[in-house]
Amino acid sequence: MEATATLTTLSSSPAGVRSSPARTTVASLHPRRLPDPASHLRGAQGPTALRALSSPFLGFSSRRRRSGMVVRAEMFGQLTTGLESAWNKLRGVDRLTKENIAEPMRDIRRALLEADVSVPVARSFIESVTEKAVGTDVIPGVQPEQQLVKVVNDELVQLMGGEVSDLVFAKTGPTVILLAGLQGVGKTTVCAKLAFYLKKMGKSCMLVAADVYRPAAIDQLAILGKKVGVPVYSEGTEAKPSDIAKNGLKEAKSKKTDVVIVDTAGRLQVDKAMMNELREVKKAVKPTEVLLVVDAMTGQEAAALVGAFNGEVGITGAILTKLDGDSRGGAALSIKEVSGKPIKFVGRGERVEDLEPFYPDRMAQRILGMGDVLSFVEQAQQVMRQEEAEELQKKIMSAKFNFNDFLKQTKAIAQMGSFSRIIGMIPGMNKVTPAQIREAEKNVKFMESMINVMTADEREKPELLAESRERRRRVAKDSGKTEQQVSQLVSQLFQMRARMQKMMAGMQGKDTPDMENLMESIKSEEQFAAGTGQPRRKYGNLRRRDLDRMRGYRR
Ligand SMILES: Nc1nc2c(ncn2[C@@H]2O[C@H](COP(=O)(O)OP(=O)(O)OP(=O)(O)O)[C@@H](O)[C@H]2O)c(=O)[nH]1
Repeated sequence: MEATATLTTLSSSPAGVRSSPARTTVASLHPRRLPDPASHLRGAQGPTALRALSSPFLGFSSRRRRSGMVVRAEMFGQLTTGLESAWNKLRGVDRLTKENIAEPMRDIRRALLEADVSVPVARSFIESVTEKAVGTDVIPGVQPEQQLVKVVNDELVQLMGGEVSDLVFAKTGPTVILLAGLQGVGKTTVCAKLAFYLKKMGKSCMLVAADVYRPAAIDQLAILGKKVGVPVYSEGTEAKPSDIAKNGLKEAKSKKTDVVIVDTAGRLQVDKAMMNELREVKKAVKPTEVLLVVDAMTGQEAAALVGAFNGEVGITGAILTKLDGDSRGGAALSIKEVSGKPIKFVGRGERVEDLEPFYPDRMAQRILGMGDVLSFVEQAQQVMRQEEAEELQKKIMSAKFNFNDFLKQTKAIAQMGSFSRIIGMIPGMNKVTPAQIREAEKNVKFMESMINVMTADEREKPELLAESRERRRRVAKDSGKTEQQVSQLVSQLFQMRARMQKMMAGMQGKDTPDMENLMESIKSEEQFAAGTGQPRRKYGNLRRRDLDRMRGYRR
């Protein structure tokens, strides 16, 4: 058996009971095999889900043996191998620290440089991965090396531009795509590939042969045009490229063609004449897209070239060809970072159908070859968020809600507006508006400053503050707030506890809670705590009623 990971199964375990570890393969971590996160809210599998995810080290090497599960892009083979050695160095650590990731980071840096990524790009990549990895919260059930895989993946996606960069089409008249590039990079082939791609999208196309220096290029375009079934406009080798382009566009307009693709001359190197000619063609047809075709085999040079062309003529993006070759991937990784321009398409072969939009996320996954680990970490993050929310809800209900929870919750509000989700989980209380969430977010800093100066004991047991004026005074002094504001914060916490308990009692049929009033008072307390309004009542000290409740004299 290929068992490489141990995972405590939960599906058959009663909530809260850990079943005996069952050996399973990494395949078990496929999202479909993970507990449905929403089931926590329905109380099905409950908080055991995360424990279920607590697997020891997942043997990354196993993926190689499992056929069909991981598609490794050969082009990135070396880079992938270099990264693997980084993960392997983290075996057995409990969390990612600056110290323990130093060595793996060196491996990643080396792997990037070997893939022909430029030194500055590799350096800034390492810096941001280090920063994010060290600051990452430990997710129960997820191994530190898996978390690092996720961080590296996310940073790779960002490095390559984040989002897919779609072709832009003209609002009226034909869309003009001007293609430029050095000789032999695959520009003429790209003309046909693009036409084929656009035809599949239902757009009519015309190719314009403006490469007048190489007669064979015109013939090649004519043949390719015929192959993909699109007309090719040409005036031979005597006319000026800018005139050919202008006339071609006129013809396309008269035929109501959707897209005109202009093939321009390639040179052996960037020269003044080439740039001038491109500028002229650009001026003549005002293209919607100016795409520079670059060869992936040229690595970081391709990235520098995109930058240079952009500086000289202004381009909208790049098309990276020959990704099927044995290039090392440096171009794909560096173009956006070096030039600021996105890769819009990649060519993966000589056939007209071998062109596809560039998806940074898919490319990153190809590089890492770890789609399974990534979706596992994402699922675990999701489960953790759900569990935290559920845990917090329980605390509120059981009147154990303390300042630590309060702080955690207010921070969560700032991050994701989860207050609405918690409230939303309670029947009849799903009316939190985005404006209320924004208001709550504004309060975070204000409350945090007071909670931050409380002692660990005070945070755990808000009663200490409720009973001691001295403590409240100290918190006020240390946080730069008034004693009254501290009292109000303490009072607010107890009011919240009491209301939740009352509501729970109501839900159990002892009383009928007034949901509207509850929402109103929570809202006004939030405003009040932000120091934006007048206090509703005068508090020299906490109210008797709150103290009684806290001590259990009142319900
Ligand atoms: N393997 C592979 N070969 C490609 C790809 N794109 C183009 N080629 C090949 O690269 C060679 C050059 O392609 P062309 O389209 O003629 O290049 P060009 O940039 O138009 O060249 P010039 O007209 O000389 O400027 C041809 O043999 C193509 O078949 C690709 O994505 N993968």
